[in-house]
Amino acid sequence: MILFKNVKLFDGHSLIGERDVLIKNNKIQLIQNDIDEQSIPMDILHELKIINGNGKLLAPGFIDVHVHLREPGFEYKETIETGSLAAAKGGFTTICCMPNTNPVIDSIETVQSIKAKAAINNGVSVNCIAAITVSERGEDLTDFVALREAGIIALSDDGRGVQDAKVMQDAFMQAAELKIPVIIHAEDEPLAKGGHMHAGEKAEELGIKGIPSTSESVMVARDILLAEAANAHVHFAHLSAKESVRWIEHAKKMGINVTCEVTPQHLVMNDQDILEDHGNFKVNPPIRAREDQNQLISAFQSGIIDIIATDHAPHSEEEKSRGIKGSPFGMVGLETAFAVLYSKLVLQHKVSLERLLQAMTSRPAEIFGFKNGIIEPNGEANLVLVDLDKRKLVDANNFASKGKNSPFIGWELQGWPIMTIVSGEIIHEDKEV
Ligand SMILES: NC(=O)N[C@@H](CC(=O)O)C(=O)O
Ligand SMILES: [Zn+2]
Repeated sequence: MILFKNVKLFDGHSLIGERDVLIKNNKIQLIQNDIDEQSIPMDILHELKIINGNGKLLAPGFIDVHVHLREPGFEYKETIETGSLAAAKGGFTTICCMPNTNPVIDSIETVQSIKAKAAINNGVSVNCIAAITVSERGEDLTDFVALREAGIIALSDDGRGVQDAKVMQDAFMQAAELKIPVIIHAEDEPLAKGGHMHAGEKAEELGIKGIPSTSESVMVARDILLAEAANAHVHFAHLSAKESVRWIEHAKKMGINVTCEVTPQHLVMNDQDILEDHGNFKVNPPIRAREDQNQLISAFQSGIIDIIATDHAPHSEEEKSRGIKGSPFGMVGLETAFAVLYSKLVLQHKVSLERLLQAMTSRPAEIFGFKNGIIEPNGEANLVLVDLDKRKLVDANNFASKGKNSPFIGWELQGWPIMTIVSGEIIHEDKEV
């Protein structure tokens, strides 16, 4: 039993002011202006843990629909266990793992084995996203019916784009019938081929081959049209280019069933922030130009971009030490997501705190059909407590993740998750407070 006193409460939709919140038997029991400890029956009072909020923020546990847990196959980069620890540290209580593992998550056996492993960890809910095509080869569709039975929440060939429009059309048609969202990693391979960073001034300066924005935007346009024709729900992963945003805005106005996500790194950086030729700055899609960044921020604030997803993509230090040309694409993000966005967007008055929190809680829940993402009486107690005043330098040595490949190392950030609760149990607590 936990009693939060005087927390600034965000209920999933809005900031509703200072409240007391009582957690009992996995559930949110009471939300009131003032809950008197004296009102709690004597026989259970000894089990009560009182947490003085002191104006700290209490929100629904964050939800991340784009996480690379690397298991099975790449356990040297991350495991389900270390990824779940990193999630809890970042305030996430629900995560979804991408299928670009080895073997690829394209069978019910792999889904079941991931779920079984996740169940013995810290309590963070791990959901599977299964591949659209067998082994993510872009050719034959996986067994959507069986995978849905096994409990997947979406389909995606993330890590690669599905190149063949006919394959994509067939996938949208089946997914629409089964009501499974399809997450698109929008990348035209011939257009992106051989590139390592955004095709712009910075790439020229460093003498590195660029990846043009069209490699993303043409696939966004194609898949809007294919999803419209099939009446499917298409969700675009990690948007990076201003042109993609324009097409999504248009599609939404037309009433097409489109949603999308953006990562912290694409919102707070542009290619001028790539300070050195280091693998930690390499990600796919790449960090683009300042105009792209500005467009992503305004589309995020207005809701054209629906949600935040971290695209947590751990790699080993050895792999990332080979410079921008020689390293694999990907950045870690679970442990820094909130602090990065709060410091660089909310405190700089570019995005409201409410909008940021909605995009990490109720909105992803709505889009992917999770029951959580809100705080309400009798609801499951999946929560995060955030200290909005806490300042800390990002130090990868302190990450729970095996991946230390963060572009934010050394940044001084404000607003850190300090306690994460799943079903009424504290699964992470910042001992420094
Ligand atoms: N984003 C990345 O740069 N890398 C991801 C793949 C992906 O999300 O597309 C990875 O698996 O490493
Ligand atoms: Zn991707």
